[in-house]
Amino acid sequence: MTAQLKESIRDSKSARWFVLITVSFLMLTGYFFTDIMSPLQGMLRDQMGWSNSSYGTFAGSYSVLNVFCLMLIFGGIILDKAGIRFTGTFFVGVMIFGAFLNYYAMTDTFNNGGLGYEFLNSFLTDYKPSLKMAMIGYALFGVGVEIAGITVSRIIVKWFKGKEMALAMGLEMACARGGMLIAFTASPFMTGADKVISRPLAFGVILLIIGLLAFFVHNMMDKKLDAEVAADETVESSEDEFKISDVFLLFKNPGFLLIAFLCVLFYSAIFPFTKFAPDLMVQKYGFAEEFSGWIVGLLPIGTMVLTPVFGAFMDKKGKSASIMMLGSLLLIFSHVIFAYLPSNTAFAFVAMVVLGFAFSFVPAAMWPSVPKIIPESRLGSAYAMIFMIQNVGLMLFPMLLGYVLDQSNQGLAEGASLDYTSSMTLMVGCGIAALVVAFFLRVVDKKKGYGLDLPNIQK
Ligand SMILES: C[C@H](NC(=O)[C@@H](N)CCCCN)C(=O)O
Repeated sequence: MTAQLKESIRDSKSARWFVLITVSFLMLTGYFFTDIMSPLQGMLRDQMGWSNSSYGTFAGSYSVLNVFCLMLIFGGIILDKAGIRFTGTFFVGVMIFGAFLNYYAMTDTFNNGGLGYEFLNSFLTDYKPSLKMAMIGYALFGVGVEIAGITVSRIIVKWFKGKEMALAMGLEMACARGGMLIAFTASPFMTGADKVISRPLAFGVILLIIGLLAFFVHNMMDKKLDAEVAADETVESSEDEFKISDVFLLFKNPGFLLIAFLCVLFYSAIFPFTKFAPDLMVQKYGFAEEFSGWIVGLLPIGTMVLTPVFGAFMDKKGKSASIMMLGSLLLIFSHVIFAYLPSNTAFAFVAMVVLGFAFSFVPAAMWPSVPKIIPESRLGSAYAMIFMIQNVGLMLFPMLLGYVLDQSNQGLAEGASLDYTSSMTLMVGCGIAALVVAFFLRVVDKKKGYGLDLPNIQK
């Protein structure tokens, strides 16, 4: 049963916004590392001998453990059973360990025969040991950062439910996008004049450790809140006993299924795209490698401003279901420009800005809609299931994009630019499917009365 806490630390504005700062910073560090390699695709091709398919396989490895080992389901269950502090701390640790292996894969130490090199060189010899080691690291990192993300969503609900929840989620996402922005813009420069790929990764690992320290600060606040709740006998527990069968109940809920489908389709046209976007800027629009990250950086810059603004709008005015449709429409518009319009700099700017609007509308509307569909006691598992379904797309689409890119550019003359039309057509397809699902979500919302179009703030 949902508890209405009175006069607790979460009723102190400064306390709950301070908690938000700590967890948002953690997510910034996680998103920074997620995209740290994205602007380095060209360097990975030249220095490490990674093909576009290899690069896509690396990018997709982020989700391999999440999908095949059902890590996000376990993460959600652990979160519901063991609580926020344990789950967050443990999986941030996993994230740091994975990031370290990813860094190690790029070092001379490893590539000159360091620990694990011979073993990784002894099978599947078409794939470089650096690729295999980076994939192991990135897969572990993916488990850690995704479960940390689920935990953070749960933390925000715990502190902000019935208050400025969409605004808080919007601000947290804005910080996370700040991490993406730093990755796109700074990562190529961090490699230095001698273009050492491992340098930005080392910085990323250090930043993650600082993120863990920020999470420890959150833990102290969380402990205080739990102590207050335990001491307040008038407050009913918000933690109904978790049952594994609850996970199956989620699949009987049409609202949940539609949100999960929208999530996988929409995000498959965003995160996998950002992995290739800096190279698209170089190949299609002729930008210099260092500058390409700045164009792609327009995407997180736009979302950093717009996500909290739209979040605040939906807190007060609602309209989330309609806004998810609008966001999906803008997604299609943007990818059509990238896929089919001529390689004009102005088009690249416009498409990126439009994508920024799409990438602000849908997340700002979608994540705060989940608690309207699912009871709080099942939220950890619900976010976990949504993230897991989303991870299928995050795994397959980078692989597909890289594969299609290699296939559609076979026999390319030396020095000629890669043609991204076929790869981007995949992204347009995702956008169209997302729009159809968003439409059905709105229909089901009207029928079932979830209240997705109603304001989030309870008067
Ligand atoms: C909140 C939401 N997060 C996710 O969708 C994560 N499952 C994916 C994180 C990928 C990190 N680059 C979001 O960022 O909108």
